[in-house]
Amino acid sequence: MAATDAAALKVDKSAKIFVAGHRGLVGSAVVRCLRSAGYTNIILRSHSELDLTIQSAVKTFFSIEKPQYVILAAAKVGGIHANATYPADFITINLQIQTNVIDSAYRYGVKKLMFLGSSCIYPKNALQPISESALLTGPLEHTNEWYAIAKIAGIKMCQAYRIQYKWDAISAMPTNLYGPNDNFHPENAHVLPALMRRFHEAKVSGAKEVVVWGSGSPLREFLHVDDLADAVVFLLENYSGLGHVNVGSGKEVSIKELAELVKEVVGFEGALVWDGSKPDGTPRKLMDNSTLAKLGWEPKISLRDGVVGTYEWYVKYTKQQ
Ligand SMILES: NC(=O)C1=CN([C@@H]2O[C@H](COP(=O)(O)OP(=O)(O)OC[C@H]3O[C@@H](n4cnc5c(N)ncnc54)[C@H](OP(=O)(O)O)[C@@H]3O)[C@@H](O)[C@H]2O)C=CC1
Ligand SMILES: C[C@H]1O[C@H](OP(=O)(O)OP(=O)(O)OC[C@H]2O[C@@H](n3cnc4c(=O)[nH]c(N)nc43)[C@H](O)[C@@H]2O)[C@@H](O)[C@@H](O)C1=O
Repeated sequence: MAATDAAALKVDKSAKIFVAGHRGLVGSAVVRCLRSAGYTNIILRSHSELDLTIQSAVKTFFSIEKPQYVILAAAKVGGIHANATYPADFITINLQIQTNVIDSAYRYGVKKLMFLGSSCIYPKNALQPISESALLTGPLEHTNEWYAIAKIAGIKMCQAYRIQYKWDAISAMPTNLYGPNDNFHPENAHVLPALMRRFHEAKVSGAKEVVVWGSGSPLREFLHVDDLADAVVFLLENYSGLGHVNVGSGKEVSIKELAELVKEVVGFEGALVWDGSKPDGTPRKLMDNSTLAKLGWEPKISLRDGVVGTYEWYVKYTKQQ
């Protein structure tokens, strides 16, 4: 099917859409976005209601509910420390979830599925900005290679089902995300929520300094999760193709610049202390987002505005103060 075949791609607003992982950062934003776009028949299951690593439970769910569309935002996710510390969990849980959901979605008549990967699928030293064609052209960053291998398997599984069964499975590769409902765990979270919490707690306790990991020199591209969710719905409605599609902001900052920004937004006035014993990870990870731009989508939320909004959300909704 051509990406421009608008009639074939049309998604009925009353179509039954299963958003897997709806309590997480991405899933919750996708549900907000679908609702505001007028979708009325969204089905949701929490982890405790449906463990997606259990094949029989997933099969039963799909056989009874028969959703027409699936957005797969359930996964084992974490920052550099979590990825490096729990490699068995990251490879096994992700392979289980995605294999169960993709296979059952196909077998029980889902019309279209969107799989979410991550920019860490690309080689550590990929040419920047990283185009979709860089996949499998070089060695991965070691701190997250197990997670990346699982995500690469997910992309390949979608492609294999497309080729063999002519089934509409597509994949989006988001860059580093942040926003409401993020994971603010001190060690296992990604850098932006981890620093937001650390600066906030230091401001509240009157601490003089805050420790930040690594050298501060790695470059990262950050995208607000509401922009990502908008792109997910856009791709659901406008794209059907074999290739995975990068989703980023196109703007990169160093971890040092990010730390300074979050510090300023939170209002912490003490010093930053860099812990060089912690890993830097990939030196640079800016994606080439021209495939999505050519389809007609672009991000709207600046990093500063996004950080301000996320901090307002953090102060209002979290109890770690
Ligand atoms: N956050 C980021 O920076 C990025 C995320 N992505 C991708 O986006 C997707 C979503 O990530 P994100 O929203 O950040 O992750 P979160 O950890 O915020 O959310 C993941 C969700 O999946 C659920 N889940 C985990 N395991 C299971 C399970 N066995 N059965 C059912 N549900 C389960 C979680 O429920 P519970 O919490 O109850 O376990 C949670 O609701 C992932 O595929 C990730 O790779 C891609 C690039 C960057
Ligand atoms: C989305 C992406 O997320 C992960 O890759 P990552 O981009 O390296 O993610 P990160 O957010 O954890 O770190 C970014 C940088 O920031 C530095 N850093 C400073 N201080 C803290 C800190 O306090 N916490 C964390 N986590 N990092 C910190 C840290 O040392 C590193 O240099 C992968 O899991 C990968 O699988 C993936 O997909």
